[in-house]
Amino acid sequence: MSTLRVEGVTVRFGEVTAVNDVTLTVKPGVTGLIGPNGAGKTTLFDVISGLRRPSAGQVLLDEEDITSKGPHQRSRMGVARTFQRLEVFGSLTVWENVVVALESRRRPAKLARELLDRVGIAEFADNQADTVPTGAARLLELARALATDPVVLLLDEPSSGLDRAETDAFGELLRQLSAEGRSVVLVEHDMDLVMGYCDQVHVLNLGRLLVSGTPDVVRADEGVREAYLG
Ligand SMILES: Nc1ncnc2c1ncn2[C@@H]1O[C@H](COP(=O)(O)OP(=O)(O)OP(=O)(O)O)[C@@H](O)[C@H]1O
Repeated sequence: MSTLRVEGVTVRFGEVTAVNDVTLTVKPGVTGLIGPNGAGKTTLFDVISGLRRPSAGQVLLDEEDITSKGPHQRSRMGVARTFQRLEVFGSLTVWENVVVALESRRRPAKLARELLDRVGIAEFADNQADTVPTGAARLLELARALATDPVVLLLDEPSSGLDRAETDAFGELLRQLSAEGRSVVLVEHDMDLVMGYCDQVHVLNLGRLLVSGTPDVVRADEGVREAYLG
């Protein structure tokens, strides 16, 4: 089981401080990273996955400082990520997309079918990826991330495009993934998903960490209500 820690992370874009001295620990389980628009969630994901160097602070994976490692190195260490904007290969089939991800890790192509079953999109296996519904394309991103057998899984808005029943099935899948010892972190606007399935929630507002705690603690927090109401 892996523990990810962000320590004193600050990201500045000129005059804008997108992430302001954030320290938090992601333990095994399902973790929600929430906050109003512009709170710094995606920027913090960029820092954790290695796409952006912080202006200050560190990222630690199991006590190892990985701040200077690039995205590919982190991915090889087991940090996988999906994006808000879809990143699948549109001209390949759904099945081929997963095979490419498996082969990049020298894992057998025969696992692709199993992964598609697992995320619930086996019916689209032979369809060209850019023709499937958005919800299925997001699940394909998840299957591609799982193909790398990650220890930390960062999911950016994974439930958009899913209906209520699909979102609940997705929540159950998140629980299974965490039961396997993976740390799952989601940036998510669907509060039913966050409050229903996360073990721990971190709330960002204007780049700062407002509160960390269980869904009940976060729900009851006055500062969180104010941040969301305006
Ligand atoms: N590349 C960039 N250059 C300049 N400013 C940026 C850049 N990326 C983000 N920002 C700013 O940093 C702040 C945090 O943005 P970020 O996208 O991380 O927030 P977010 O919480 O993910 O928002 P949303 O929920 O809308 O996706 C915002 O004020 C945004 O305008």
